[in-house]
Amino acid sequence: MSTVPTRLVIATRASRLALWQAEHVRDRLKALFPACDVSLLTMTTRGDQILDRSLSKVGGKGLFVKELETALLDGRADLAVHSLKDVPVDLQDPFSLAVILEREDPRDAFVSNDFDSLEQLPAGAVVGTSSLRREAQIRTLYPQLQVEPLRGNLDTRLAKLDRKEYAAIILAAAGLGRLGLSERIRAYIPVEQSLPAAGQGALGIEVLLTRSDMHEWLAPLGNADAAACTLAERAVSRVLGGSCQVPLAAYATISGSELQIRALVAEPDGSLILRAQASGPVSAARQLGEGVAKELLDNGATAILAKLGAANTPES
Ligand SMILES: NCc1[nH]cc(CCC(=O)O)c1CC(=O)O
Repeated sequence: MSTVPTRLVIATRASRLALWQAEHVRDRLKALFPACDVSLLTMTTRGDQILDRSLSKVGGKGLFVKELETALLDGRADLAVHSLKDVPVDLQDPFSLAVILEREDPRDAFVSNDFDSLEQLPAGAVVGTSSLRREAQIRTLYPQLQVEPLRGNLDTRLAKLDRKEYAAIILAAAGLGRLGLSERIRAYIPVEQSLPAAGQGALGIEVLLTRSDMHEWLAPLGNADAAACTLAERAVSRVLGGSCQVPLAAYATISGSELQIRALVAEPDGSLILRAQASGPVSAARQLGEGVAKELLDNGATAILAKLGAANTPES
C-alpha cells in the first residue's frame, strides 16, 4: 500500500495527561503526513467519573478504555492513544495495539513539598498512593510510614498534596514529565526500590485489527526496544492475571541484543515480596516474561493470587 491518510480521528480521554498524549501523537502524525487532517475526539470515560471508590472495586482497567474502543468500532475514531500501563493485557480481536512509542522515564517519582526522599520522612508520615504495587514496596522498605489511598488525575493528586493531606505522594515520573511538572519531583525512586508497573512510561496506540491501513501508517511511530520490553512486561501480567488488585510489577531493559526482565508479586501489606528475573535474546521477549511469571507462581504467587481473587483491573 502506498496511500497516505487524508483524515484521522484520535479518540482520547479528557484528562490533561491523556490530551497531552493524544496531541503528541497528533503532532507526530502531522509531521509524517503533512496533508492529513488529524483531529481529537475527546471523551470522558467511566474510569474518569469514578473518583470516590477504589477502581479495583468498580471494574478496573477496562473503564478507561471501553468508551474509546466503542468509538473505534463505530468508526467515529481511527485510533486511540493510551498510557500503556492502563491498557488491559488481555486486549484482543477486534482490537490491536498497533504500535508502542518510545518509552519515557519508567520510574516512580517521590513528590513532596517538605521532604527530599522517602528515607527522610519521619515515622508515621502519610504517603499517598492507590497503587498496591507502590504501597507494598514502600511498606517493605519503610514500615514506619503510613500509606493512604490517593485517587484522581495528576492535578487532583498534586492539589491534595498541596492541601497537606499527605506528607508526600508517589506518581509516575513520565506523567509529570509530559505535563511539564518534573520540577515537582524531589527524588526518582530507583527501580530496585520501586519496580515499575508493566508498560509504565510508554504510550500505546490502539486500532481495529482489521485496519491494515492504520497499522501501516502508524508503524513509523513505533519503537522496537519499547515494544520488546513492554511485550515481556505485559506477558508477566497476563500469566499472573493482569490485575491491580495484586501488587504486581514488571520491568524490562535491553542492553545490546539481550533483554532483562525483573518482576515481583507482593502481599499488599508488604509482608512478603516474591521476585524473579531472567535474561535472554530480545527476540524471546514474551517467553522471558512468561518464564518469570511462572517462576513467581511456583514460588508462592499462586497462593497470593488465590487470596486476592485476581481480576483485570488497572493500576491507579
Ligand atoms: N495510573 C494512572 C496513570 N497511567 C499512566 C500514568 C503515568 C504515565 C505513564 O506511566 O505512562 C498514570 C499516573 C501515575 O501512575 O502516576
